[in-house]
Amino acid sequence: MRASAGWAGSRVLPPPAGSLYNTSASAPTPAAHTHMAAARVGLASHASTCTIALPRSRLLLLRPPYLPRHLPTFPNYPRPASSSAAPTSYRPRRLRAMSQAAGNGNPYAAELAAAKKAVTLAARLCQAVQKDILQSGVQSKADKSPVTVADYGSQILVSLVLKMEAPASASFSMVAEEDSEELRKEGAEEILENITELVNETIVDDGSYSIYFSKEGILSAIDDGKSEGGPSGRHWVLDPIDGTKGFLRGDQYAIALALLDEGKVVLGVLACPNLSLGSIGNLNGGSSGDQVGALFSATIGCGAEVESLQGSPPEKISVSSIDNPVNASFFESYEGAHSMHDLTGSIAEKLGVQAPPVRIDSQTKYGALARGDGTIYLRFPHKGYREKIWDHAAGSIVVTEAGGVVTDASGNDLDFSKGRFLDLDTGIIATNKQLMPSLLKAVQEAIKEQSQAASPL
Ligand SMILES: Nc1ncnc2c1ncn2[C@@H]1O[C@H](COP(=O)(O)O)[C@@H](O)[C@H]1OP(=O)(O)O
Ligand SMILES: [Mg+2]
Repeated sequence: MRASAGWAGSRVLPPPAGSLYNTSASAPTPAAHTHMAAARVGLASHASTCTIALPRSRLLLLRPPYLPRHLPTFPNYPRPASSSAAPTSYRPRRLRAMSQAAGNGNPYAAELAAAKKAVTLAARLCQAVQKDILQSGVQSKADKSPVTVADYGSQILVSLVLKMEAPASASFSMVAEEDSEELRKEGAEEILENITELVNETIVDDGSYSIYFSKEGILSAIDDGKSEGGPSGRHWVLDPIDGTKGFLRGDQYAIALALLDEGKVVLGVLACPNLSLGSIGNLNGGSSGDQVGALFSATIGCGAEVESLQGSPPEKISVSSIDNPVNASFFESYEGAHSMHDLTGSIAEKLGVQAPPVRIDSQTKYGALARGDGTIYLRFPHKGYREKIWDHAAGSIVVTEAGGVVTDASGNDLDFSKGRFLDLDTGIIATNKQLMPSLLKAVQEAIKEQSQAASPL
């Protein structure tokens, strides 16, 4: 079911003159002060000869009147041009002050504020791209480059914000899905150009940061996500677009960001730009017509919250208290290739669940579960698939802090300390504490039956 792609906080663009990704238009030469400011901060200035693929309406956003407003007040950045070295001398005081005031004993208050800001900015970029994909009809073609642009763009923006907002002394490590290898190859010039433009446009439009990415800065920012994670130290964990299939269809997707501290997930945020702020429990994942754009967040020991992506006050959330499976409903992947629908159907039947599955893409399922839209989440990838930590880190803490339980098919907690992959038994399940024992029993019976059917001797 298609959710509305609208997002009241985003700017309204006129219909594009062509696709954002395959239309070539000559870029206006950036104003002299852009070059001056870029040079002053040590950034490579934007190449004046570049060809970018943006509709004219978007190009307008890069024109001179918009740039000086943000650039001149920050004198010398101490670090070099590449985005892998974000300036430390400039951090928006607003965000720091807000996070300190809202800290209330939350030891990760500053990180939480930064994480929310990061995924909100990334969501804005993703929404612009998704809107363009849907308007241009590109999603029906084999060309997946629009998703690529949004994927990389989202990762760059998250990396930028986290570095800007992190304490100056902290080292930066991020485990993220994308790296720059493909973009460095011959033939990828145009897509790199597009990413560079879109990222810079989003930053200018937001107005919080005076940084301008060169192409090398873009590549280097992407490679900030190459960390291996592990059991010690702090690592950000990012899926820049979780649920790319849903993103392309115009359905649900999420920007999922978590923080690992000594191998444990201590914080998670999930931006779900197409998720209704009202319950989707009875709508099979679609929008109820309510306002869309939800931002879930959780910090260890502090509970879970939801707010609108436009910035409404956060509200505490908790998982469903349904303890009779007859009244329960369950979430699973929209894509049959991502989770075995026959197995989940059999689990639900054994448990006594009456309602049909609610199938939606991405970690949005965790968010919806955490606020009680449904009672159970079942994920059983086909044999041989290895789960990555960025696909569950943020979602799982949102659910556990909302009072739920997330385990593998044997009832073990998920272990995020082993590097980029989760090392787990078969599948991932989540529900409330009351239902977990009977869910585990049903899961194990169904798995046993499935393997007996596969090898009857
Ligand atoms: N063959 C697969 N089996 C299970 N999950 C997959 C498979 N291929 C991709 N995924 C991942 O499943 C997640 C989406 O799950 P769901 O369908 O439940 O929303 C995404 O993170 C997606 O990866 P990616 O993020 O690279 O697209
Ligand atoms: Mg993913």
